[in-house]
Amino acid sequence: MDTTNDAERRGTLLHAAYAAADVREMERPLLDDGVPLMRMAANAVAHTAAAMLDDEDVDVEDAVVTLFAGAGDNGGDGLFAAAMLAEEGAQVNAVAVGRSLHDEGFAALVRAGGKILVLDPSAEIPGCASGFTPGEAGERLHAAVDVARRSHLVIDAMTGIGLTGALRGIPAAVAASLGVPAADGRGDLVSPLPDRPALPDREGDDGLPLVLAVDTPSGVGVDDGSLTGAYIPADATVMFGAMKPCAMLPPATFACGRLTLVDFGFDLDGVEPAAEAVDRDLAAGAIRLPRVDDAKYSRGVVGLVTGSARYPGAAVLTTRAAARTNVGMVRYLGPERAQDMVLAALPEAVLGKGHVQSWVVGSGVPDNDGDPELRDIQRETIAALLAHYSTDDEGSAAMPPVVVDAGALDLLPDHVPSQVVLTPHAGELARMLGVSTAEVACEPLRFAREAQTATGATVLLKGPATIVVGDGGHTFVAGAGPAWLGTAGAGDVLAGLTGALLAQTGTADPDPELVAETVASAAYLHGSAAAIASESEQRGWQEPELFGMRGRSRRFHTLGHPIVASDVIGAIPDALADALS
Ligand SMILES: NC(=O)C1=CN([C@@H]2O[C@H](COP(=O)(O)OP(=O)(O)OC[C@H]3O[C@@H](n4cnc5c(N)ncnc54)[C@H](O)[C@@H]3O)[C@@H](O)[C@H]2O)[C@@H](O)CC1
Repeated sequence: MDTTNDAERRGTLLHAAYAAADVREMERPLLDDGVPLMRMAANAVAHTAAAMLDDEDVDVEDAVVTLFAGAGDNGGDGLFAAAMLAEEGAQVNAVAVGRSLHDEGFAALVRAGGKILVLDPSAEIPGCASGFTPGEAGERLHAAVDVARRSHLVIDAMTGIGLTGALRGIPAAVAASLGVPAADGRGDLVSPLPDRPALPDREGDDGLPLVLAVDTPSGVGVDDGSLTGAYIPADATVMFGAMKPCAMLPPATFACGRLTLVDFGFDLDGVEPAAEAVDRDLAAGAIRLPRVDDAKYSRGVVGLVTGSARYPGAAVLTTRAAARTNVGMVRYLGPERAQDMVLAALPEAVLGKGHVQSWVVGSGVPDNDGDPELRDIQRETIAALLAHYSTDDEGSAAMPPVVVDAGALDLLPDHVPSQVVLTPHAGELARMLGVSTAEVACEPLRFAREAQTATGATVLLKGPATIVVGDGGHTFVAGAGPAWLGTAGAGDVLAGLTGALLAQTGTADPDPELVAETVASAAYLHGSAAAIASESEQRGWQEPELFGMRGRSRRFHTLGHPIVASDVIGAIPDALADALS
């Protein structure tokens, strides 16, 4: 990414996430120059820990802190940070989960008066017991978890970007006891996340301790945001150098808690991010400003084949949402009852076929429900339209963008160009790929990418933070919406809004990257409209704070109130205005 000035650098740091391997590459020249990165990292962790204790009205000198330290540099960061807290008077218990500890960090903590408990019988840590029986190892594990639960703060420095696969061995056992067990140990729960309300403060006791994660929460999929193994959910994470994908991608982003990013001064120029978060600027770029000589046709026309006799409301929601999203006209095709309802709710709608710059199909249209013989007029219309998008069809590249939602997903030709946009939720994506909804919930990026690769379409996977994967795997996250947005019809609104933004790009055979950006912008504006409608400051994804910079506090104060999908439509113009302001 280009970062020619400070504002651009800041924008990139706050909205781009980089693969662990790229982070290591960016660290190298600084380490070669002797920049004390570990001390800088530890300093930020200690400061954040003190601030968290302060929030709980606990003075550092009265605090009991438990550190879980792995054998790698992540453990080193934690040991130095814990030493700083011990020097300030905190009572620090360090739990070594590996066979060794970072030498200098260990020495610093011992000097500062920290106590060390070893869990691995084969550990070789100077001055610490080892060679104990498996029975005693189990007792030590229980004791460590017990001490942690009774601490004011737990610092999780078991693994950072050096984690390979899911946690194994002692770190896995610690995470399973203290945090959340592996996916296969969670029974038939679909979500890998703890059952906590999306509230500003830690209200209510969910049995989890207050946790500060060092660089990444231990056990999260650093590069793909997955949560398949045991992990420790954090209330706050201090991340070093640059955001890793787990900070941005669901579900791992929700295991990070509040994010603080420490700018090490990496040279970000020319390094491709693994994922980008949509911000106002990107969203503003997807909104076509009216020209003095504009007329309804030049501003974009959206055609919708949505709603059905069974779900006529979806026709109303999609058409109204599209009409509110800065287009010149919406055309509606559907059964008579739905037509009547659309006209009653939106007299501006035009019924029947005609030229369009984008299509929206499938919202509120029944799927085949396991019956391939099902006959439905909407499905037949959609199937005939989608047949033109098959890459076997010579004209497919010149077809206008189409949003394929809900009941139309099973009508998709085998392979399509990237201006075909699929908008499944986790359950629909699971059905498309023949996996379970729980699997998609634990590894949404993996399955969104699989769907993109398999079909060629741009894939928008709906969720509290929405993932968009475009041609070539280009990945965006949009998380402007509060949890109040999970309400019937919200997906219909998103489909209409997305179709309308795509109509504004205006060209057949559009640049695949532009399609992905536009679609991600639609998800952002949808969330932003919901935030406005619900008057909530809670977000599906919130940018990190930069360590040492005075910024707007990440804490949200206004919880807001419930909304219905129609409220979101009402707020779309304000969301557009907000992006453009
Ligand atoms: N490179 C640097 O100089 C800097 C690195 N920093 C820290 O160093 C971390 C990376 O350090 P490392 O490369 O040593 O790696 P980590 O410390 O993240 O992880 C390595 C440790 O995790 C264990 N481990 C790996 N996979 C596991 C699994 N599946 N189950 C259980 N244990 C597992 C390994 O046995 C090893 O003990 C960063 O995340 C960051 O915290 C910071 O100090 C800043 C500077």
